[in-house]
Amino acid sequence: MKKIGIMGGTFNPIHLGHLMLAENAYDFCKLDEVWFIPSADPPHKTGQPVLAYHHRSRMTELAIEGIPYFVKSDFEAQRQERSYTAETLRLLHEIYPEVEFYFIMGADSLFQIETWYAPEKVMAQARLLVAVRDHHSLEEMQKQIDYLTEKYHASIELMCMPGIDLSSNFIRQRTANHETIRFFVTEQVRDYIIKNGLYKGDETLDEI
Ligand SMILES: Nc1ncnc2c1ncn2[C@@H]1O[C@H](COP(=O)(O)OP(=O)(O)OP(=O)(O)O)[C@@H](O)[C@H]1O
Ligand SMILES: O=C(O)c1ccc[n+]([C@@H]2O[C@H](COP(=O)([O-])O)[C@@H](O)[C@H]2O)c1
Repeated sequence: MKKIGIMGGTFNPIHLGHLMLAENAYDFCKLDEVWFIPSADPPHKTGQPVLAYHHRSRMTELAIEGIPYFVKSDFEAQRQERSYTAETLRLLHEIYPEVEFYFIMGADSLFQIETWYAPEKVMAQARLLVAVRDHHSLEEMQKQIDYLTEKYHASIELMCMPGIDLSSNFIRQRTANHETIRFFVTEQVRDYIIKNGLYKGDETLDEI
């Protein structure tokens, strides 16, 4: 059975934290591929203006260029409605019945997952691969994993990797303040942000 990792995110923009997380998951679970699926209409960013999808999608493509097992997918952009993960996974299973899916996430998502649409369906349809993030301790994370495993019969693995204190918000703030973002995003993504004048407050935004 093929093992595919799903790296979902708003990717506004994609940064090295996302790439290290995906690479770690690929190696940790011996995945065949990792599919990067930018959220077309991110469920939890309601009310926040998010950079237009085509920019986020293109930066994702640029960030993973040349890595044969990383694939960018516009799967969620092909639907009109909000990008709910339970629905994405249902459709993926329908199209790829022979594939085992692993949903990759940081600790913040692990603690929020019960606020997602149909979390029981998310956890029934994919194994979760989780990395440390922010202030969450390993003990706290293990407790949450045990709780979700028991409640939803979920399969959740805590990956061993260093915490990477990076966020898209940090990149956006630095760009707006004319501070360097070199080495926080790939050179191609940095060039794209500069050439397109992104994150200066006047670019096209998708009102979510
Ligand atoms: N530095 C990081 N370490 C571990 N996981 C991360 C990191 N950055 C993002 N992730 C995970 O990647 C997924 C997508 O994140 P997202 O695209 O929202 O990035 P973000 O940096 O959290 O964005 P923002 O700062 O705009 O909230 C989430 O599951 C998130 O937990
Ligand atoms: O399905 C949901 O209700 C849901 C709510 C919040 C986040 N998600 C998914 O989790 C992934 C990370 O989301 P975010 O908001 O941290 O960029 C991305 O694939 C989202 O579609 C999904």
